[in-house]
Amino acid sequence: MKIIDARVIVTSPGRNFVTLKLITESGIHGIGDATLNGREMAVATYLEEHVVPALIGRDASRIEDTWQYLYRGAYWRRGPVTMSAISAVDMALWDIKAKAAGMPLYQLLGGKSRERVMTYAHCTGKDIDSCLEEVTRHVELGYKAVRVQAGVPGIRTIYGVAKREGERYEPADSELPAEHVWSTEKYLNHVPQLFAAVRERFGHELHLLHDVHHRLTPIEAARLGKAVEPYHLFWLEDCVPAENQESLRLIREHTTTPLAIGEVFNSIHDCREMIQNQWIDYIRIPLTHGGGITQLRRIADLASLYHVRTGFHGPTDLSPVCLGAAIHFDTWVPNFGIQEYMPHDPLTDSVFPHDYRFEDGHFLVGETPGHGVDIDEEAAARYPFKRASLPVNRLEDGTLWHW
Ligand SMILES: O=C(O)C(=O)C[C@H](O)[C@H](O)CO
Ligand SMILES: [Mg+2]
Repeated sequence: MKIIDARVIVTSPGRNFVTLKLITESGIHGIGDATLNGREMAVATYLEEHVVPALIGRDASRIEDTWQYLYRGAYWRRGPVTMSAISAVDMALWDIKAKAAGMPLYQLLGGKSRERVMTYAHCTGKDIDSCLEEVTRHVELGYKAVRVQAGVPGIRTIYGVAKREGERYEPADSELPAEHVWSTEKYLNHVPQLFAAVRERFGHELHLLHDVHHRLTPIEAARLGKAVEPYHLFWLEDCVPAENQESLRLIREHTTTPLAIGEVFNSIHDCREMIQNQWIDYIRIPLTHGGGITQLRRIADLASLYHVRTGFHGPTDLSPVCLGAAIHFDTWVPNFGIQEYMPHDPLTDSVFPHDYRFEDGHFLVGETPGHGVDIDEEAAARYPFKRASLPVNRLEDGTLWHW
């Protein structure tokens, strides 16, 4: 089944997305998400200039060979731009193969390991009280797991919290990077109080998660992990930047708080050491940045040997195509942990019709052949790209820090 056409669709319904559509001679098409927040046009250009021309005429059924062709054949391997492009091709090819087989993608992967997929919501607030209100709201919506992020006294703008109450949170909120100021000390002194308040109000059933967003040193992360042990979090995420995978060992040696990491990784080599040494508990590399289904299956299989579970990244800056394919993967993967869920803007959903359903804190996978998501190209054309950048972070003394 030859690929006869390929389109890179850049659209901005609510925010920027990059989608790859592959069309085969049989008329079956498949789509993949190639969105890299703040670097969308880098991926779109990589696809248009260096990938799509080489795909035309290739056999769409040869998913593994195409993956190797784009990975090994690129010479310049890995990195978020290259791997987002490969991921989109891979997602589209699996979509095509499942459609050609007349089955939903989870069947092609090996069938259901569970009836539904547990998700976690984002509960954020400018202070602890408004955060507790958000937790109440999401518990009423049926969530069994919530990520809790609150403003910190003395820090003007912080990751995860919308600038204005009730607004949707979007980190890429300006054409050029906004500059935020960060204080580790103020943050470390405040977070344990947040979780004490949540446990006090909601008891110990509810799964609680927290995203440190790469900002601590290993020993600071160890301090935080120990400080929140009484509140037994489901996970503490991205405690440290992880180019040095051994940082996780130091944290692990000090705390029983489960550790999650990986949303900025794009290769099995970014996490092999930390998985094999059991320094982490959840791996978060999403299908869109980690090489698609083909590489994430390898990562999940490696993780399963070391008691590590999946916890896919699922922000609004990964498209419904990624979320749809992820729900199929989550339905199949034996070492499933949890699926992040930030509901997309209704405008986004209007461009990406899908068959997955949210119910009582869980996703239910659809039965449509393929990954169950499509793109309405006519609607997509109505939303032109608008450059948007992620912020940068500085310490109070001006040192450029991790955002
Ligand atoms: O959803 C999360 O856990 C994030 O850390 C969100 C990221 O800041 C976001 O995807 C960056 O574009
Ligand atoms: Mg995160």
